[in-house]
Parts: sequence; C-alpha cells; structure tokens
Amino acid sequence: MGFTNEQASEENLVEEIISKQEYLKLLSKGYPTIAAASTEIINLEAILNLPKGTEHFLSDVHGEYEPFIHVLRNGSGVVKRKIEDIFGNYLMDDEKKSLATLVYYPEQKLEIELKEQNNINDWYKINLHRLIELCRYVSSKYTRSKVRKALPKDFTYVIEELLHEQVDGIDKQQYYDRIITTIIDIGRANEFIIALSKLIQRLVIDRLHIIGDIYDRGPRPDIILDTLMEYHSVDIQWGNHDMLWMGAAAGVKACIANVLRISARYSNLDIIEDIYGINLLPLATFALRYYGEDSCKQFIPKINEENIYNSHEIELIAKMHKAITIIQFKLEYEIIKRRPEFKMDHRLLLDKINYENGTIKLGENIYNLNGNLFPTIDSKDPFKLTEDEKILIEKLESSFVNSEKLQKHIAFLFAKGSIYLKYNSNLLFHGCIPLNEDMSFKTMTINGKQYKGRLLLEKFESLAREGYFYKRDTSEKQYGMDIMWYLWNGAASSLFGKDEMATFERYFINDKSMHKENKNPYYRWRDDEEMCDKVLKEFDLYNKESRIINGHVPVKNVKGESPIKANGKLIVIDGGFAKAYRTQTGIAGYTLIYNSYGLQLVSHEPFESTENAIVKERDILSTTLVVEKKLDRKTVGDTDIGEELKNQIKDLKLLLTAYRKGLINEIV
Ligand SMILES: O=P(O)(O)OC[C@H]1O[C@](O)(COP(=O)(O)O)[C@@H](O)[C@@H]1O
Ligand SMILES: [Mn+2]
Repeated sequence: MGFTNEQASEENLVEEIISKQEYLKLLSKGYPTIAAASTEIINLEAILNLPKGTEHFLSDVHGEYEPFIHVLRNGSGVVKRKIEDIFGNYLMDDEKKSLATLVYYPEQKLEIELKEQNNINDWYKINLHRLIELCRYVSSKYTRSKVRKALPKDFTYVIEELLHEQVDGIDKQQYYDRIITTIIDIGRANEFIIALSKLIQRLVIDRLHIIGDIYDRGPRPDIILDTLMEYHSVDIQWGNHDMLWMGAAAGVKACIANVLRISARYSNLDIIEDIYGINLLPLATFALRYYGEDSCKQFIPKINEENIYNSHEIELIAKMHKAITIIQFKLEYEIIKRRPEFKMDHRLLLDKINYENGTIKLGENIYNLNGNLFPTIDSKDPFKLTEDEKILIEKLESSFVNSEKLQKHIAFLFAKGSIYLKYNSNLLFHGCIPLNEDMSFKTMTINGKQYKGRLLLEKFESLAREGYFYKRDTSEKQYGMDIMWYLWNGAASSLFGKDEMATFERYFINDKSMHKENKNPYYRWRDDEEMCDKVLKEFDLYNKESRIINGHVPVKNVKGESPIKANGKLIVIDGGFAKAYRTQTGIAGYTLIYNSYGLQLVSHEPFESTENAIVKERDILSTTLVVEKKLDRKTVGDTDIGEELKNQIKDLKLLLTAYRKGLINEIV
C-alpha cells in the first residue's frame, strides 16, 4: 500500500526537522513557545506585504557637497511631492514652500522664524500639526517597529503616540492637541520640530546607493563622507576617483601624486592641508625651488568659486601642480615596469621626448611640446626621481598614511563599498564591465592567471582590499597597491573603462587629437539589450526586471542623449553634479528613485546655494521622468530582504511543527 501525498509531505517535514535539529534548537531560544513563534510568523508575513522601501541612487557627486546634502534633505524632490499630496488644496504655495524649507533646514529656518514671527506659539502650533501630518503620511508604509527605530530617543514615546493616534473621536483630538500645547508650553517645540523634520528626511529615503566618484574636482568630498558616515542606510560602489584616494591612503605613491595633481588642478589643495592635515609646505618649497623661473602656464588651476586666490597664490599652485605631475609620471614608470601584465608600456612617454628640441615622438609622428622646461628630468635617465623628489614623495606618503581623518574616510569606503553590488535584482557599478569589440568579456592576466567578467571584478576587489589592509612590506600588499593604481587608469579596469588616460598629452601637447581617450567597447554596446542580458546573466541576475545602473560618463543631455539605454535595461546617472561637467550635461545631476510604484529618474537644475535655499526658500527644481510604472505595487516580499524574511518564516514554521510534534520542547 502506498503513502498518500499528505503522509509523504509529513514524512518530509519530519526529516527536515531532524536534519536541522541543532539550528532549530538555537532558534527556539528566541521563540521559546508555540505562541511566540506564531506571533513572529504573523509579524513577518505582515511585513512582506508592506510596500517596498524607497531606494535613491546618486553618482559622481565629485565633492559638490551643497547640492548633495540638499538632495538628501529634500529627498530629491520627494518631500515636496508629499507636501503637495497632503496639503495641495488647502495651503498656499508660499506656505508649502515654507513648510518644505522647514523640513530641509529646521535649525536655520527656526532661527529665522523666531526673529520674524509675532506670535511664535501660533506658528509652532500650526507647523507642528503640519509636520505631524506629513510625518504620518511618509511613515505609513513602514512597520511601527521600523519607525520606532528611526525615532530620536528623547521623543520616541510622544512621536509614536502622535503618529499612530487615530484622531477620529473628539476625546482623541483633545488628547492630541494637549500633547502639542504641552510641548510648546514646556519650551521643547524647537527640538521637537527638528526631530520631526529629520525623521521625515530619513523616512523618504530608505536606502541610499552612491554609484561612485565622491572625490575630486568639487570642493568638499570630506563633508560628503562625513554625511554618509552618519547616514542610516547606505552602500557605495567605488568610482575610479575614489579608488585613487583609497590607493593614496594605502600609501601608493603614484596615487598620491595623482591626487595632489588633481587637487592642484581644481584649486582644492586646501582640503588636503586643512581637512586632512597633510603638510604641503614641502611640495610648495620644492616647486618654488625647481620651477621658480617657469610660469607653468599649462598648469594654472581651474578656478573654484569657493576659493578665491590672488595671483601669487595661483602662480604657486601652478608650480606645485607641474612639479607633482612630473613626479607622477616618474612614479608610474616604476609600477609599469614592475608589472608587465598591466600592459601599460605605451604610457611611458618621458623617454620619447627630445629635450633639446622640445618635441616628442609618438609612433611615427613628432609633436611639439608646449614647453621645454623639465628641470628635474635627466634626459639620459628621464624616469629617475631626483634625490629631492624622492625625499618629497616620502614625506607626502607618510602624511597620507598617517592622516587620521583620511584613514577614517577610506576605512568607511572599504566598509560600505564594493566594486559592484547586486541589490533587489539590480546590478550597480560605476564604470563598465570590460568588453572586447565583439562583446566578449575582456580578459586580464593577474599573477599569471586569467580573469574576466564577474571574476575579474571580484579579483580586483579582493586585491584592492589586500593593498589597503595587508601588513606593509609583503608582496601581496605590494600587488594590491599596484592594482589600486591600475584600477584608476588601466585598460581592463571596470572603474575606468577607457584604453588609456592621456594625462601627459593633455598637459603638454596642444594638438587636441592627441587628447582622445577611447572608451571600452562596453559603451558602444550600452544600447544593446543583448549585451545587458549577457552582463546580468554573468552576475546571476535572471529577473526580467533586472537593470544595470552606472555612473562615470556624463550623459550629454544638451545633445539629446538619454540616460536610459537599451530599452530601460541600463541607466546612466552621471548627470553633472561636478560643475566642470555641466556644460556637457546641461543639468546638475540625477537621482534615480526606485519605490514601490517603479522607477523614476529625477534630473536636477543647478543649486544656487544653501543660503538661498534657506533664506529665499529656493529649492532645486527637479523634473521627474517615469522610467517604469508598476501595475501592482511592489512589496517587501519582492525584495532581497523579503527573500530573507521568507526563509525565516519557513524555519519558524518548521519550529512550530517541531513543537507540535514534540520533536523539540517548548521552553515554558
Ligand atoms: O576634466 P579633467 O580634469 O581634465 O579630467 C579628465 C580626466 O578625467 C578622466 O575623465 C577620469 O575622470 P572621470 O571618472 O570623472 O571621467 C580621465 O579619463 C581624463 O583624463
Ligand atoms: Mn568616474
């Protein structure tokens, strides 16, 4: 006689319980009774059905801390939209603007109102009511427990009470009013308003993804990092500029020289000195000593509105800029020679210069250099560092490695960052997956072994970690450090995605055709769905809705380029936070928003200043484009966390059966 289906599945269950017995016993410590396990199953099931939390994606913020912080505070326009949803019909535009400013900058806005309002208590009352209503609206899609965790300790109880109180009966309305009046009476309104505003800011962004390039060009990457370090939920996909700074912090001299070169180029040396505490006097004295007579015209820094320099300072920066650039080329030689696998010999150019004529021979052609002053180069041994250069770079290395603040920021980039990330079925990385012309994955030989596709990226990541974390003077650390520099500018680097970085040509040869850097074939294939599917598959993403999300290459909006590629399978969100790139993009940055209704791409107009945002209540104008709208709202059950919860539910159900069958005893 055979088993019925029911009997068979019972048997399977028992077998499963027995095979997982040790684990289930452990689990029973957290859920010691049938009642406790049942309650948790019910809770988890409920969470699965809540709408999915909102993800915001930003990239290429390049030190532009003001617009960056503003879009975090205004949720890339979401806060305003929520205000419109609730108060659309019964607040005037000015009032809505004021409320929005209060949410974004509560401390500063309060200061202004305290001076201007005749009846501040009335103002408090009205605004507290509005904030609570807004707060209730933005928190409605989360569980109480999640909201509770986001609440400031001082006000946990009161805010919970106000958020969840059903204000239908008269008694309750009175109770609710009473709480608000008491807050005002006991002089806690300011703190309460600040707490509510920050809670709103926090609830509109459930998860923040930064697709790389926090560093370079803009004025204060350090403020961006400090902000991210305090942020409730964030991950970072390293950009080539981030990797450059990570290499510098690890002590890679060629990276240090590059970091200083770019900081000089964009008049940002003060953050190196004032924020990271790296003494630049040695570089300044060196530059004056060797380049004192040279006007260093090609090295005049790009002017940064925040740092107004006088002509003497500009001259000095130009000299420092040139001095460190030459040192960079010499240091790069050492790595290129040490690592033939990097195949970067073609980037060795100092030995192609005719120092008498001021020309350079590249291939069959001879080009004029725009200057012929190379006081530290010995034409017979052009890559050799002079004694003074050696001493200088040693000093700089020690300053970078010992800068506490820099090390803190870089350790954070390692802790929260990676070379790529799979998140809710999307694939996030800064630059590209290196490809050949025929769409096959580009191979790189590392330590004699060949890597490509996902394995190449993973190898890069583990080597970069070794470069930073391994003990000094080990060959593993040295290789890792060299790879960090390679990731900045190597042809198979997924962060860089170009065949070479034409830095020498861009400074010394006027012929623009020589400045061209060729992008990896990946960028030609970006509009091709087949390529996207191939890449997604390489990363085990088979979901029809999976997408690739990239930064790195500014989207030329002005020329009509769309950030949405391959029918929406690939989205590029480098929209030009960096001022230097805005003429190309025509906008001032994108935020991609992925909420329960689908995907939206928000493009931002330039941000005037934080001051105007507060005093004149000027918000960033943002335009929203719906990339994809879902018919069914996405729930937590559809996300990665949902998958984990489902597994937990399965185990809890097993535990429940084990209790019922007496295979495990309840702890009562
Ligand atoms: O605009 P700049 O400062 O000259 O920088 C140009 C250099 O930056 C790079 O584009 C790399 O930076 P991005 O990652 O921001 O593109 C190089 O390929 C290029 O040589
Ligand atoms: Mn980049």
